[in-house]
Amino acid sequence: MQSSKIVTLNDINVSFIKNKPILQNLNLDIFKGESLTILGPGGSGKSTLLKIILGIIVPQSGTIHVLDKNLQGLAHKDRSEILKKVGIAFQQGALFDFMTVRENINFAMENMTTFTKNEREERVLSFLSQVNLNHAADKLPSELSGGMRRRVGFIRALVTNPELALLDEPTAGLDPVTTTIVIDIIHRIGFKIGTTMVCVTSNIDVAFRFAKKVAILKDGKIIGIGTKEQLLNLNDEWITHFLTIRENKFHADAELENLNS
Ligand SMILES: Nc1ncnc2c1ncn2[C@@H]1O[C@H](COP(=O)(O)OP(=O)(O)OP(=O)(O)O)[C@@H](O)[C@H]1O
Repeated sequence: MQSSKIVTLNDINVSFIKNKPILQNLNLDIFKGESLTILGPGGSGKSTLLKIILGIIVPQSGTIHVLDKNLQGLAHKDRSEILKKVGIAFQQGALFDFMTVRENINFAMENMTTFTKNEREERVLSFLSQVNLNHAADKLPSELSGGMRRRVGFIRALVTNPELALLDEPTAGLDPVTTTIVIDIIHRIGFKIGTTMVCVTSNIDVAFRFAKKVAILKDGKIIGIGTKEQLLNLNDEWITHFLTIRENKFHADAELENLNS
């Protein structure tokens, strides 16, 4: 049985400059409860796609349904209500520098939920403990490492129990070990609260570690969607090259080493 859709993008076209399309005839369905990665090289339109789902960018044409509502037909107030059910973690955590960790997380709940003050306080501590950051509640973001700030950013995105979480390059700039830890933490919390999770990244390892289902974005078009095996089975030259590029590099490096030895 097909599960219900939480986001439907239909025939979306976006361009910032005439005759220079950023998203082209883009169609995408995101299903309730799934994890999906949107993978593409830098400049392929990943962040623009997230901003379309959030209504931050209005496309020249096409329709956007989020949580069963046509975003374009909604009054500002009704759109805000929908977006309260969406958790967002942008690159670098995007925390308010002048607020402590506790205040940053509480701020999201104050604005997006009806949790009582006591519930909010409890949630701040329980979510922070899930990412081993209880000790950081009263610190400012500037006192945290990059990985810690990122974890706080995820907590802030997920503490409101969103139906949909959008994560923009969640591990950019982190080392491989921290990357693995951060993705596992996101999964653990997201799975617990049953959130549909969408991650955009240009990193192939991150893409498939985050989700089995990956949509490949190239020049503003989704050119393939599925598991790694399904994507490779499309026999699309560009996709195959893109997904195996590091393996090719690995072989090239090995050959180079042989030549040098
Ligand atoms: N507000 C804007 N005005 C003009 N051009 C824009 C705007 N936003 C994005 N672009 C351009 O649209 C293209 C896609 O940008 P976008 O940020 O969506 O790509 P991306 O895949 O997220 O890139 P990256 O992985 O490097 O973050 C880029 O060429 C970018 O310069």
